[in-house]
Amino acid sequence: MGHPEEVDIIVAGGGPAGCVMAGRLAYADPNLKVMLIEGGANNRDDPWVYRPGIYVKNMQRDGVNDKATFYTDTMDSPHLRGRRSIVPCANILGGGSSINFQMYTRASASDWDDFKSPGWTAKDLLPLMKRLENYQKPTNNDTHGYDGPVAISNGGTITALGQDFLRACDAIGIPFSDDIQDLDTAHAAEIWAKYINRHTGRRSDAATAYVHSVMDVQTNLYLRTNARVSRVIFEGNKAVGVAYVPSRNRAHAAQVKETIVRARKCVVLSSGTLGTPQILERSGVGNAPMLKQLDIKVVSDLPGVGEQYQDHYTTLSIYRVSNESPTLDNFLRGDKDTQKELFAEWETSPEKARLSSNAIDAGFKIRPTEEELKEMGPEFNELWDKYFKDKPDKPVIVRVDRLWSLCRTHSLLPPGKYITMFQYLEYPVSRGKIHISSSNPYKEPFFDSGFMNKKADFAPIRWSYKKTREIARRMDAFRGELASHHPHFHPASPAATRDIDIKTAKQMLPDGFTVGIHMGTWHRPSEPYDASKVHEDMKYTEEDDKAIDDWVADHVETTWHSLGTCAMKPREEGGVVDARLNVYGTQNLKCVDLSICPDNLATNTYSSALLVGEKGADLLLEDLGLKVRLPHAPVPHAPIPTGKPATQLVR
Ligand SMILES: Cc1cc2nc3c(=O)[nH]c(=O)nc-3n(C[C@H](O)[C@H](O)[C@H](O)COP(=O)(O)OP(=O)(O)OC[C@H]3O[C@@H](n4cnc5c(N)ncnc54)[C@H](O)[C@@H]3O)c2cc1C
Repeated sequence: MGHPEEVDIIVAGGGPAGCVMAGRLAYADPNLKVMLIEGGANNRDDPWVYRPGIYVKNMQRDGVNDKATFYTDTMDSPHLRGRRSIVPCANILGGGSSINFQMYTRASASDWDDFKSPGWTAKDLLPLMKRLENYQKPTNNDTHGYDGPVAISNGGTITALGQDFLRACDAIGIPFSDDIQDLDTAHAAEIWAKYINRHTGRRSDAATAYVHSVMDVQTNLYLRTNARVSRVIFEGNKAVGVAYVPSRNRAHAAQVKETIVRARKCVVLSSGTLGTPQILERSGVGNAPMLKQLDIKVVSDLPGVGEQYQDHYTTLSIYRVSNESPTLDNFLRGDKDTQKELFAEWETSPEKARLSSNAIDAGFKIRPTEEELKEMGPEFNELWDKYFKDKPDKPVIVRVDRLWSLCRTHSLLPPGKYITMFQYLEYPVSRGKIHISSSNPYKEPFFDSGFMNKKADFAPIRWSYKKTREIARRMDAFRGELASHHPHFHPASPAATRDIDIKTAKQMLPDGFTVGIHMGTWHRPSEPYDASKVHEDMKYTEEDDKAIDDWVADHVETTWHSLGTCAMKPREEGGVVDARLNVYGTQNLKCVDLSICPDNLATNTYSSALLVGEKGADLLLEDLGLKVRLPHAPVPHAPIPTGKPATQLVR
């Protein structure tokens, strides 16, 4: 059966927020016709999506069924020492939730309060946070939910390295907690939960939870994939439909060939922080002078569209660990025996398999001490006084350890086992922007990530790098720093990185002729490491700090936590949507995804995207005189096991 040419609601973009919107609306009323249009492919039953441990493969740019779109800075950045940053965004049904690292984190309560929008305080949103969760860990607070469609657990395996990390955190004053996602804790470490169903071992992506579940039991949700929404169709300022094009322009002599679908009640844009502003601009909603230059008819003059782009900034530092450590390096390197073993394990008992984990076992949220603040310079201290001081629930840095090295590719790494310290800055003050360069939906936009364009962002990253080094050195498994993935300190500096010790190297390559050659500068041969003797922190000179800052400029990356380009704030302050997510100056048009965040959130952002979707669904259903139907449709592949009850059943 073909798709209808007219429906009630069109949702453009099938990321987490779009899936929640489409699924909740369609399930609320089987008479409501809802169409979800997604630029990427369908994720249903894709084994590269649902097996959690292989998510890095989905970031490969192989040209066939790419699951991400890669945005590269249009200009060299003077703040990154002439580099251009790259920000990959999801391009598949489920959006980021189909390819992300599956780390479960939630924003601090004050983050939502700081939106300063009626209906959006943490207190207002708490019932929705609970409604979306199927929390499968024990807990001692009342902020989690147990009957929702999105499963959260520790995954199949927690390794000894995670515990090693937590003990080392404690040694430098970061206490252990059993739940730092309680919306309040900002200085503690924990075993990090994951968007993985502990009963099936599968990833909890938003399409399976909200869309496939509804399509399995109802017929009023229409899904169109591999279709890119080019623009919203307006009659006057009222949105009455959308035009979309094939996601690749291989037909029609590369001309733009649009298909039009009409929407009787509302058009919802959920194409993500980098997708939604482009659709708005192509539709005539944005900065009027810029649109006129591109010959686009102006529907609503909103100069804020595409501005105030935000992310979290990460730097990855890689540490060697003992040969006995349970890392996944050989699996990722392509060692055939290891791959065979891990894939076989998944086939027989996915719920316990090593691949039913993201190999990210533990992490922390931290705030600096008074002493540490003194070393962080006037720019950051000014920000601290304004932004953090009176909000004790706001962490400055979140960090996790990963049981393998995450760099560009394993083929560039020496043999051995690694962990990656992956720390990210939660509230950068730097801002970027994205704008279309043409009305043609296939043309690359102008993109400026804005990374590090404010000096205040350097000090907290420098501080967090030092912290993670102190933790690594105190881990029993620690065997040195992979010098190529650390700042280039002067070789004579006491802070200079120290790579693998010769004893461990010999164990790793017993027949290697060159192990132990001492050439002075390539690496500093060292005695075997002994974490029990590490009691003092390293000292850094001004020159060392400069080396760290240069390294940050050279290597700081996206955390794929894009937000903020269609902010929910007053129109006269550059806002794009109001508190009901309606686009200013238009009718029947809402934006529902992370582009609406007026300020940053201290979290890996999947939970926030789901929450924005849940809130958007409530608002639109209210406009239509309807209500969310609970519980949501049964999630495919998420059976409640017979025998042992799931956490939600015992509560
Ligand atoms: C590699 C990666 C790792 C991440 N790791 C984590 C993690 O571990 N934990 C966590 O909490 N968060 C993580 N995130 C972030 C999280 O996944 C995102 O914040 C979240 O997916 C954002 O949801 P969204 O609905 O706003 O938009 P998106 O997820 O960006 O979805 C937008 C959707 O719209 C589609 N689209 C875009 N343009 C168009 C168009 N013109 N027409 C039709 N469709 C269009 C895209 O294909 C995409 O599917 C990660 C993200 C990525 C990419």
